[in-house]
Amino acid sequence: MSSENLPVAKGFRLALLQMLVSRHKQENLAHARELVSRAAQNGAQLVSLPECFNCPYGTQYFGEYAETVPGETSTTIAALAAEHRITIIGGSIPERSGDRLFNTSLVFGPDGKLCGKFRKMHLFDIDIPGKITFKESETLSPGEELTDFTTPFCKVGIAICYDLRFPELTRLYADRGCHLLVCPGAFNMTTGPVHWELLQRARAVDNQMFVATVSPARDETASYVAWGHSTVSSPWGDVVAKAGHGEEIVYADIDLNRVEEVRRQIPVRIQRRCELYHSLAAAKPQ
Ligand SMILES: NC(=O)CCC(=O)C(=O)O
Repeated sequence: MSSENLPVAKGFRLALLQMLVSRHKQENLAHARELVSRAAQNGAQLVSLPECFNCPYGTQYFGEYAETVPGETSTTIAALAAEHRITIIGGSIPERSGDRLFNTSLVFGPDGKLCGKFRKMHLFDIDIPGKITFKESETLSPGEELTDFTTPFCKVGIAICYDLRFPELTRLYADRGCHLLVCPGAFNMTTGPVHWELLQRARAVDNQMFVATVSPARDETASYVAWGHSTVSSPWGDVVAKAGHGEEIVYADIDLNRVEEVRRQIPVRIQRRCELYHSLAAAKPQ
């Protein structure tokens, strides 16, 4: 059965738009419009675009493509959310605020109003000699705030790409009552094959929540080649939907009963020994 014809289970339908991003902002916005409309027609109630969906991913592009909020991209996404009466997580865009740039995800509810704004908290600065060197902090500033929002289905937390490597962030969202983490992200051809799925399944099983990652489609001609493979992992830690590396919409019918079921069966959340961890952390090593 094609993933577009899945029956809708109890819960809601999530769509991850693994979109091919070009160098032309107008083309990207038009393409985002097409994909969102297709996902909405196929019954998606929560839709997410990938990291940097209006510009290629690369520090050389962020300044040129950056926009204020509200701006052209946010207005486009807000109108789409209202037109289809769905919630849209606008992947991320380079955001200009005063003299600083951020990697920012904007969320719009079915009324077209902004209901969340998350600025990437952990900037992607890595150096793997002969493979990949990337320094987001050359152009971007880090965000300082958590962003969760409430839908008629569940509370949803947002992280962006490299943020997934920091278990503390997802734990904070789980402790605030989120049952789903959505993480627009563009891993690469070096880290993607081993770390992309492993990290999201780890965050899902650690916190017994759904985790969804949304990548741009792979473009071998781009200066930064994205891994693709947008994925949904369940609170049990298994993969319930996964894309290849080309352009694709991934659909998942999220059954929220699964969160409570897994938490009841393996009650680690109430078995944590936080006081002990704090006193052990504070104690001097012998
Ligand atoms: N856009 C990013 O933050 C990329 C993160 C990444 O590839 C990783 O390995 O981490």
